[in-house]
Amino acid sequence: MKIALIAHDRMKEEIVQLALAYEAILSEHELFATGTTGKRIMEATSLSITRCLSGPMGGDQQIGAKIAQNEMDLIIFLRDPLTAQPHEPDIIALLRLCDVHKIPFATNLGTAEILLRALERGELDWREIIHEEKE
Ligand SMILES: O=C(CO)COP(=O)(O)O
Repeated sequence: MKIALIAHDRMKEEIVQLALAYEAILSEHELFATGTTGKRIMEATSLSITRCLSGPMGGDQQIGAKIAQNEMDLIIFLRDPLTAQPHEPDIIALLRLCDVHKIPFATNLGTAEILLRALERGELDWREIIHEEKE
């Protein structure tokens, strides 16, 4: 599965802790992240991550493009609900594309943990069927 990990600045520590706690599960998948989030996670874990641009520089849009091309299966995006972001339109666009393409999307730690446990149990395997259908 292709998984994107994204966190706003005030949520970076949370996503690092999440990645550490679920490192064994995450290591079995292909990981992507926006620039700084990916850097922070790679510094704290032994996970290998393909880094896109930083969010404000277009990283959310790069992840969005992968969703549109059926190249992303799960998004964990720990958004900061209390700070305005200069690239808010990009963030909304990413959310919208997840809804268009029915991609599981977690915006907080509670949901992120549920999705990662579901992933471990194979409950997201239906994504493989979608891949086969679109080939
Ligand atoms: O801004 C972001 C998502 O909208 C995250 O970008 P960084 O991971 O580069 O901080």
